[in-house]
Amino acid sequence: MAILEVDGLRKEYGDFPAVEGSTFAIERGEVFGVVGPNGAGKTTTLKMLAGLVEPTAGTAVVAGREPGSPAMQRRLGFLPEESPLYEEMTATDYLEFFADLYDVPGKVATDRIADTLDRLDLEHRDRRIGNMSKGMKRKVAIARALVNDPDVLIFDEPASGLDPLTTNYIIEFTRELSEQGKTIVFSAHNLFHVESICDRVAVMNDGRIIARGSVDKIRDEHGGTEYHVYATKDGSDALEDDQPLAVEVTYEGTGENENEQIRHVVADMAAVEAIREAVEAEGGRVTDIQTKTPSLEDIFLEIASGADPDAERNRTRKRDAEAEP
Ligand SMILES: Nc1ncnc2c1ncn2[C@@H]1O[C@H](COP(=O)(O)OP(=O)(O)OP(=O)(O)O)[C@@H](O)[C@H]1O
Repeated sequence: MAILEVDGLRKEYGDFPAVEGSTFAIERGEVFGVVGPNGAGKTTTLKMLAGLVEPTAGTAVVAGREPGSPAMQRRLGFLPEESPLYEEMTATDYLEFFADLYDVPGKVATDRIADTLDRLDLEHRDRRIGNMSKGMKRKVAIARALVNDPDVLIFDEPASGLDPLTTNYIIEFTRELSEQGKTIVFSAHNLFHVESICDRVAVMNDGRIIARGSVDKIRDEHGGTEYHVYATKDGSDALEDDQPLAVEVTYEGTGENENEQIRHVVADMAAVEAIREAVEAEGGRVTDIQTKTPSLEDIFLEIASGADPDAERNRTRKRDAEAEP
């Protein structure tokens, strides 16, 4: 059953629509990524889920409760994009202060905070927060989001602006939280991280969700895996109705050693085989076959730029359909 349900969620600032009617559901234990360029509406969406921004229209239900209600707040951990911390306090004092606000009993709070900071590998816990590095401060902010042991975590850009080592640490830590059964919604610019830990993603652009689902599903819908077949002859005539996505002449080597190669870009292994047979029937040979799987980043750039990456493939599929009796 979904632990988080969003239906037609919309936010207007004046007459500017920052989020234009988002609908999605997140299952318990899922890691759900919200990705998109600057200004896409990610933070506004997450803040509506956390009850910090009132929607103009639509509904959100988190852990069976309305965002912002005290019962929901007890089950939620929110990490804002920029988290002002109390600079004069030490990390431990600061986290104990927040645990107290959530009525976490003293001994439970002390053990939980120590355990979280151990797992986050935070050193110098008694250093004044104002004197901590950016990465250390981010770890303290993450520990604050966990102080009430919530089931649902909403992390806005958890690793933004951190060095690669700290970023990896935080991404791994997020994965561990998910393995412990927490439901995690997080936004990110770095699509590699999203791809590496998310079960599903919503891709946002200009306030709208423009793609949604598992990274594999989005990949299938927006291009899928391509096979690049390099051969000494053009075998594309063999495909007839199932045309290749592209046929190009390429060259390898230089001068007298330069070889002309025909690169056939096709969508499935059956087409690879058909090309191979056609090339060999012409007395040529296949010299290389490469598999190209687009990354979430490639797909995102195509969707967000408004290009229609499906155009070629749709044409091929349409031809297939027309060819059927
Ligand atoms: N309080 C506000 N008043 C007016 N406009 C706002 C407000 N908050 C956000 N916006 C606008 O709404 C749009 C979406 O902003 P939002 O912060 O949700 O985007 P984002 O995807 O999180 O961007 P970023 O990746 O840069 O953090 C932007 O055009 C932003 O300027």
